[in-house]
Amino acid sequence: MSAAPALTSTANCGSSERPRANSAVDNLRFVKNKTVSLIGCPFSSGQGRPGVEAGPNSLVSAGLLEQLTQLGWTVEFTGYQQFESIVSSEQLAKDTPIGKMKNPRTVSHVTQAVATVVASKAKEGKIPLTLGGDHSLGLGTVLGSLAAHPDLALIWVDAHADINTPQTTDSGNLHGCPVSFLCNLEDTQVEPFSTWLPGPASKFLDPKRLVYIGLRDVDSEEKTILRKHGIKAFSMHEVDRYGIGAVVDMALDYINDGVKGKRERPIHLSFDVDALDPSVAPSTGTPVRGGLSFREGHYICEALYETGALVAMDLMEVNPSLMPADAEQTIAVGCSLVRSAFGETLL
Ligand SMILES: NC(=[NH2+])NCCC[C@H](N)C(=O)O
Ligand SMILES: [Mn+2]
Ligand SMILES: [Mn+2]
Repeated sequence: MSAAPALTSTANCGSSERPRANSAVDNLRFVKNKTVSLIGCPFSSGQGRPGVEAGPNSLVSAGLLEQLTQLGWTVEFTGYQQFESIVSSEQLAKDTPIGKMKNPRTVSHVTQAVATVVASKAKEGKIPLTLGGDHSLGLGTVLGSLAAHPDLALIWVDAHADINTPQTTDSGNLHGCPVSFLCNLEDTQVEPFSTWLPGPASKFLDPKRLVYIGLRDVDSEEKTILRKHGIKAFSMHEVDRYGIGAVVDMALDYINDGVKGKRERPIHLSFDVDALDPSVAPSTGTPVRGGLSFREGHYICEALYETGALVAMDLMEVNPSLMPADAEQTIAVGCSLVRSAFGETLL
């Protein structure tokens, strides 16, 4: 099937005809010299389905670096070797569960390494763009951002809340748990993570600085945690009710002390591609129907860019080996979400 010509600029990741970049790029308040540091994490040990480790390479091969360059960014990319060396197959075989947690030592090592890289790039005034890999990596990316921007807010766009604790997780997959560790919730001070995670009260994420968008598959104990900590969440129900424009406005007001129109706090965007409806992004490990439309997903990215306060982005859970006939579509959507967050506009 060949795509209609009118669709190619969004459907074809490698197209050279790009809409122009938003001039708001010059307003990015926390970023120096329009430099993005691309961090590719070919990592899959936070969940059970092989293939998600190929996500970063698929996005890079589809031309993501060139696309960011065309938007006026200086792109820094040093390759994947820094994380590959950490995960050897012998090591993985020895990484027996601790309690319910699967591959705990591997996830702990890799997230710690990711946190270090993200922190150093962010402190240099660059925007770290982390490509996953599974969403357990979000523990590392957000802690890294917090090291550089202590008053950071986190916008977690996902079908899932990923806030299980080592006690509440059913699957034992750590990609369902990063947010509980990030917020230093009950039962997360466990080995091996406790050997390196920041001590109480220092540089964990305040649950009041967290907003979810797109939720629709939240485990019952996760619902209890969200309620107990008063965490702000816009599920698909709220997206349906208010529309994505109002939801993003409310999310941005909320993280800016509830002040309407205030857009000052630095923002880390962690985007799980499964937030999108499976008809839009089918190649992912835990698809859930009833998700964000193509435009709703892109709108979030465009609106966050417009704040001038975006300091980091993650794009996670692209798994090209699932629904392989549709992998190209998922990869193309991943690239275009990133472009929207880095200033691509429709006009
Ligand atoms: N990053 C993801 N895709 N997470 C899916 C998590 C699913 C489920 N809540 C679990 O804890 O296992
Ligand atoms: Mn998810
Ligand atoms: Mn997720």
